[in-house]
Parts: sequence; structure tokens; C-alpha cells
Amino acid sequence: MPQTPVSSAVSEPTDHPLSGFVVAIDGPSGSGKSSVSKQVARTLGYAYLDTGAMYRALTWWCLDRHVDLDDPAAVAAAAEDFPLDIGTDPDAPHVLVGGADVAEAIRETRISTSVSKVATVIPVRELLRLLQRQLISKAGAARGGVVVEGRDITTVVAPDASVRILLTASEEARLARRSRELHGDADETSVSATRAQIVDRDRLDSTVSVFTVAADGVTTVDTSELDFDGSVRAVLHIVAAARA
Ligand SMILES: Nc1ncnc2c1ncn2[C@@H]1O[C@H](COP(=O)(O)OP(=O)(O)OP(=O)(O)O)[C@@H](O)[C@H]1O
Ligand SMILES: Nc1ccn([C@H]2C[C@H](O)[C@@H](COP(=O)(O)O)O2)c(=O)n1
Repeated sequence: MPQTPVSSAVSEPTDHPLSGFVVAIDGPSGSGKSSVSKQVARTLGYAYLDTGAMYRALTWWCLDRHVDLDDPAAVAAAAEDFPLDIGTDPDAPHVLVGGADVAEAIRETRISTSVSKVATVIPVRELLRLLQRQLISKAGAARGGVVVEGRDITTVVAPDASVRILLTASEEARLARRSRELHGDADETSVSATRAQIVDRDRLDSTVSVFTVAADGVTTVDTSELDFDGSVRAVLHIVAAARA
């Protein structure tokens, strides 16, 4: 995908029809969406689209341009000029903004703690939804299938996906996972330091998307009691059943 501003990238006819086999995965923060989706895509030889990375990259772009994140109109205006180039190879999912490699920067705490301000701006969501459908369509056509994960993929971005899954886990399990990832530990102090990045973010994000209960036709996979490989197997099982 060339680095054209998002608004011109989606100025061609909207709502691209999906191509290939599309696996849509939503869920709350820390449920394992990114890591599980990436592994499922690798196993199936499919493309992988991390839509959260798109919201994170836009947040990086806004902060880089000193846009006031508390001003929704300013954030929406910045989204119109957003020069995003995001890859869909699960082994090397690059994220470039205006040519700058931001793949690591978008994982920093300053982004995680402010991304919801950007993701709750409705015109931003509509712009990214159109771009996401365009990316899904291209990637699905190129690789025969694509695994797409986020918060509103099963309900808003790709309700017409071949398989729709809500990947969930208890708050306790999600806090412990993210705490281990960030602090190498899941003791009381680490879990409490992680809470803002899980619970507070989900609270804000759930004002614009439904990702804690499965919509009609969406299959719930609760990973609270599963390890990583078990979660991947559970998703692959659902995909295999749908393809049979
Ligand atoms: N079933 C599992 N059991 C244990 N750990 C897991 C499991 N699934 C994922 N993890 C680990 O939990 C952490 C969070 O996973 P991941 O980043 O994939 O979640 P996420 O849902 O994409 O979160 P976010 O929406 O905040 O980006 C990672 O360190 C991942 O390796
Ligand atoms: N389809 C999506 C994907 C992500 N978001 C929001 C929710 C998160 O706060 C943020 C970053 O997502 P993450 O990388 O943590 O999965 O983006 C959304 O609203 N819709």
C-alpha cells in the first residue's frame, strides 16, 4: 500500500467487497488477539492485519504533529492527512508513517495510555474502517485469506467475514499476561501498574465498540484457562470447521 494520506487512499469507491477467506477476531485488551491472530495467520499462510496498530500509528502521528488529543475535531483533521503504510505479512508486519518506521514507537506507554482518545473520535473510526476494508480486500486476494483483529471487526468493519470470533479472557488472566509481558512479573505491584493499560483503556474503548459480548453469529473463545498454543488451536479448530 503506497504512503498516500488515508483520505485519498479511501477516496475511491467505499466498502470494498471482501476477498479470500476472512477471519475476524475481536476482544478486550490482553485477551491474546495480536499474538494468537498472528500465529493463526502464519499457520494458514494467510495475511494478518492488526487494526489496533492503525489507531496507535494515528496517535503517534497526532502527537508528532502536536495535535491536541482532547480536541476531537483536530484529531479528525489530522486523520485526513495520515500517511500510513501498514504491512500484512504476519512475519514482518511493518508500520510506517510518512516513511518513518514506528512499529516499536507505537507500543510505548505514552501511546497505550492516549490511543483511546483517538480511537473514540467517530469520523476517525469511519475513515479507518474504509481503509481497513480496502486492506483486507487486497490482502485476502493476494494470500487467499486474512486474519484481522481489533475491537469492531466482527461487528462493524467485516460483519461479512467468513469466520467471526470473540477472543476473551477473565480480567485477572489479562492483567497477569500483560503484567508479565511489561514487567516480567505478575505480582501485586506489577498488576496494579498495568491496570490503566487494560481496564481503563477497555472502559473508554467500549464507549464506541462492543467487544465484551459476542454479537449474533460470533463464536466466543474464552482463553482464561488456555495457554498460548491452546488458544491458537481453538481458533484453528473453528476456522477448519468453517472451511469444511
Ligand atoms: N492463552 C494465552 N495464555 C497465556 N498468555 C497468552 C495467551 N494468549 C496471549 N498471551 C500473552 O498475553 C500477552 C497479551 O497478548 P496480546 O498482545 O496478543 O493481546 P491483545 O489482545 O492483542 O492485547 P491488546 O489489545 O492490548 O493489544 C502476550 O504477552 C501474549 O504472549
Ligand atoms: N478495531 C479497533 C482496533 C483498536 N481499537 C483501539 C482500542 C485500543 O485502545 C487501541 C489500540 O489497540 P490494541 O493495539 O491495544 O489492540 O485501538 C479500536 O477502537 N478498534
